[in-house]
Amino acid sequence: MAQSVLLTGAAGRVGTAILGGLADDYEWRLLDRDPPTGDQPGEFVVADITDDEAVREAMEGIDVVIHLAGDPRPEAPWNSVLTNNIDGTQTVFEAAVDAGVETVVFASSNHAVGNYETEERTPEMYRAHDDYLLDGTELPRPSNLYGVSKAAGETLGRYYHDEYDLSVVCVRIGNLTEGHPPIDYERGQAMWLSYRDCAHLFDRCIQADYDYEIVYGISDNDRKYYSIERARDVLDYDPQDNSAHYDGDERVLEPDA
Ligand SMILES: NC(=O)C1=CN([C@@H]2O[C@H](COP(=O)(O)OP(=O)(O)OC[C@H]3O[C@@H](n4cnc5c(N)ncnc54)[C@H](O)[C@@H]3O)[C@@H](O)[C@H]2O)C=CC1
Ligand SMILES: O=C1O[C@H](COP(=O)(O)O)[C@@H](O)[C@H](O)[C@H]1O
Repeated sequence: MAQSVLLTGAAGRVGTAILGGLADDYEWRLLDRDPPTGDQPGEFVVADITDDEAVREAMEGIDVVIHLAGDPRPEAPWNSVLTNNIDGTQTVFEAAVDAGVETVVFASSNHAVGNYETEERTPEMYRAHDDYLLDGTELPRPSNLYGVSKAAGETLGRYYHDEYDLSVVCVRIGNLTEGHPPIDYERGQAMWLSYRDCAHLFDRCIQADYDYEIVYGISDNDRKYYSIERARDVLDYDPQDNSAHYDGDERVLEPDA
């Protein structure tokens, strides 16, 4: 029988990319505070992740949680990230443990480590010839309060793994953009995550065995300053896309070129 997966923040961009690739592969329960706009591949729960009772109900019978819901804005104010990203994430982890969920996949962000991009290192570190690489073992260095909230989510995951043996992977997602890498934006090209690589990466997060992991969620970009080796080793992540294969919005090289 297919695994049952609860996807929070299902109505957003990352949720759309995941469901675009994996709609038929799992028993989905989708949760978002915004109601669905079209047909959905499973039951849709309209709820806020800070609503403890609703989250506990949504967790019943679930094997894996992909937790995306939250305020994704790098400029989000403290009151919003405190409520949606920190309190909401704690509610999700606590309910997952109490419901006997095996695995939680947490959507972290490049902004949890954004302040490694110092004036001295940039823009060179965004370029293919530069060998500066973050690999997920470094401490957080958030670039804004949103990044602080993502570092807090990673730490909540560490706690719920160590204390309750929950399998947890935190995916520091780069820049998810549909169809082609960001244009005229070197940083975004270095951390591009294509929609199909996004679906494949989260599929591997559902399937793989691990204890507690932090991985980077980007495509196999020539320019990368985030290592994807841990995601390859632990999750068997095998991305197909590379921002260097594009000229603006046009693909100029095939995936295996
Ligand atoms: N899109 C990207 O490139 C990146 C996204 N992320 C993270 O991935 C996750 C998803 O991001 P996107 O899909 O881009 O954002 P989005 O704004 O498109 O989707 C987020 C969804 O979560 C829902 N939501 C927000 N707060 C909620 C709450 N309190 N209760 C229930 N639902 C709530 C919203 O209604 C929305 O549908 C976020 O946690 C974000 O921080 C991290 C790095 C990069
Ligand atoms: O965490 C996130 O990161 C991406 C990329 O950051 P940016 O500063 O280069 O735009 C951002 O687009 C997304 O909204 C955010 O959730």
